[in-house]
Amino acid sequence: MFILVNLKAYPCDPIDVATAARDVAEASGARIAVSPQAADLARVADTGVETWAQHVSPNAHGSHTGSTLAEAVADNGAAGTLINHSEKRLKLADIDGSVRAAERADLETIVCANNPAQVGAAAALSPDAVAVEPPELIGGDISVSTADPGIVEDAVAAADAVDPDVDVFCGAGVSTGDDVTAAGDLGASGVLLASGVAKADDPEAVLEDLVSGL
Ligand SMILES: O=C[C@H](O)COP(=O)(O)O
Repeated sequence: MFILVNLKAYPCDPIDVATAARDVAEASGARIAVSPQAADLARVADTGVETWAQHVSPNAHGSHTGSTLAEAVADNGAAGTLINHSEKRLKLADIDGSVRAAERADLETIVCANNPAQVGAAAALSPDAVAVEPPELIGGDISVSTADPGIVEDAVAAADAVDPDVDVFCGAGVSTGDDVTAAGDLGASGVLLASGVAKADDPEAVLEDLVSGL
């Protein structure tokens, strides 16, 4: 199971979380990555933790003010990128463009989706993975794997029907090792989480619990 911690725009110290994630990954052998704000990518990558961007733009080099170039993200230490999110919604054509931009920069890709139908559409664009996240459960205390296990199973089936090579992650409310185990039992290859770590008083303790069942 891959554990990807999205720091969103939370007021946590990205280096503290990155250092904790690096240490827990090294001690446990689990794959853990941190996705900070774009401006923090290089500093986070310098800790040695696997680092992901939260977004890349669909465009290449050129006259595109305000864009987040996939090439720049890669040059600043990112190994992969999230694309689309309930909090950063893109049009289908732009999701396609961002996946292609990430491929050009050798970035791994996870496209987020709100439901199994969107998972199927995203899988058709051949990212490395899709992540199903019910918007109403994001930032809450109840894990998607407990509150709505059927949506994870349906997302796995939807992706498999379109492209069996596309992995499925789940997210929303994930904060414990039991949540990670439950997600794996439902067919997920990883979890995408944010508030459980970014808002924790002791992120390292939460991360240790998250990998405890792996
Ligand atoms: O990108 C992460 C997801 O939106 C999940 O957020 P959450 O763990 O705070 O529910």
